[in-house]
Amino acid sequence: MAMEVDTEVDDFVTKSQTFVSWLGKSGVTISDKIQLADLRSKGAGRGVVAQADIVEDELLFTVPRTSILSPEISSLPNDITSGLDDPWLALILTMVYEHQQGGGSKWQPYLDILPEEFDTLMFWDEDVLQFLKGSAVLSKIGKESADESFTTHLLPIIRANAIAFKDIDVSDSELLALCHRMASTIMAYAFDLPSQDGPTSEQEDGWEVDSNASTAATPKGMIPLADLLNANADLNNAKLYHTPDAVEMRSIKPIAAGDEVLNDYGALPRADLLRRYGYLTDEYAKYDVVEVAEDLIFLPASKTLDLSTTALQERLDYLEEHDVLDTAYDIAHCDPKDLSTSPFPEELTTALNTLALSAQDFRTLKTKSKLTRPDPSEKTCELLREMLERRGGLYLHSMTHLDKKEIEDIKKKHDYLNGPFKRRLMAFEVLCGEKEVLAEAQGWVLKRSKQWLEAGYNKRQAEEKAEGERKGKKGRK
Ligand SMILES: C[S@@+](CC[C@H](N)C(=O)[O-])C[C@H]1O[C@@H](n2cnc3c(N)ncnc32)[C@H](O)[C@@H]1O
Repeated sequence: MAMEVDTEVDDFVTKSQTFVSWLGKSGVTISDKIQLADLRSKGAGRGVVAQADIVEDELLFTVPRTSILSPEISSLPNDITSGLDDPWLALILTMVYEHQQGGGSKWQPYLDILPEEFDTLMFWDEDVLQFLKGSAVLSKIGKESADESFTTHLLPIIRANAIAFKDIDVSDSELLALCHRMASTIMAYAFDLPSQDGPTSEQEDGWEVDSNASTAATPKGMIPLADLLNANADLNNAKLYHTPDAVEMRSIKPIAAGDEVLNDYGALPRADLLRRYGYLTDEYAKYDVVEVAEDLIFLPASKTLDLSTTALQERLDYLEEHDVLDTAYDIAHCDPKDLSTSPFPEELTTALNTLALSAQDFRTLKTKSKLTRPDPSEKTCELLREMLERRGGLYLHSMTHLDKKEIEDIKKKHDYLNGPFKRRLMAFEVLCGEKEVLAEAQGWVLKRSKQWLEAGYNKRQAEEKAEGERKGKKGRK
């Protein structure tokens, strides 16, 4: 596998070439139909590109298990990591250790191509983060808790094992910064590793890592080359499979020569993509959501409905018993003209429908131990409308949003990929996406409310007609 070089040789290219020859020496076998590519011109760093047409289920490369950078394979003595039962912390410590070994680390050419700087939210200054005001992602960055966790669990181990960590001669804050760098690398690059117990009987040939099965306790490792695949929403065309001794990257659909080989990072809203990976593409816009916290929902709804605190609590307890309550709910994209696809999760509409019931109807529901249907009632539509209004008010710039063309023009004008406004523009896109979700949900509620009004009108008309006919019959007698 040669590195595709179409620019003058620079440090980036030299490191890529050294990495590719290291892969060969490390037992990584690579199809000659793919190549590591320099994708800096499109703001995507390194990536893997097809050099020839690839059919479905073709083996693209194999990485032996011994080349995976993990606490298990690293030469970091086991007794140093044994006290850490969190796989993330164990891998961060292992990465710091291997980084400290310099040329003595068997992964040095690999470590050399990993990023030192990130566009992930963890590294944004407070004043730039403010451009995301209103998005729930701001509460998920977790810088303080990471600082505390590294300071409590990792720094003492590194200090206590000075020889193993090559007498690391830096201040605590520099060491903390190194831990953050490794943590962010892991967040964007690491894979879940299957347990060494092997695949279950019906999965003999190798098993795929099910990202949905990932938990905080799942062992993690850095898989050279596999982690150089970029991703673009559902355009993924390759997938990683584990066998007892190696991992294999295989195509999952035909890939034409010249196309990028893409992995799957998940159906992430752009706010989360920015938080974990530090980049955006339009293809992820369809996954954007607006998260609404419970405190914007139930208490304000009870006020609109004139429910007493006791009545509200009784209904929330009932909903809790039936597993309907959550601390926050995601509103998703919808077609405001099509009422068959609701932007609201069923749990939310069920909960609001329950709050909106009369005391008598709630008692009946409770006696039957049932839940209401998730289709929002007329009253619930009003509650949803008010909730959306409150949620929209949390954003930086009220509810207005720009259309796609205006965003494209701003991106062009400000050199989106390299300019100083890159992060602000990304924040801007995230907020525009979330506001679009809100605007669609508002349109949907409006249409549903109109439908209720029409249904009420038609019902009244029918009742009046029936009444008229009844009176007419009486008069004729
Ligand atoms: C697993 S790494 C992929 C390899 C990476 N491009 C590199 O040069 O090291 C994930 C990172 O690649 C970048 N990336 C992945 N997919 C991308 C895309 N479609 N567009 C731009 N950047 C992308 C992001 O910086 C992300 O954090």
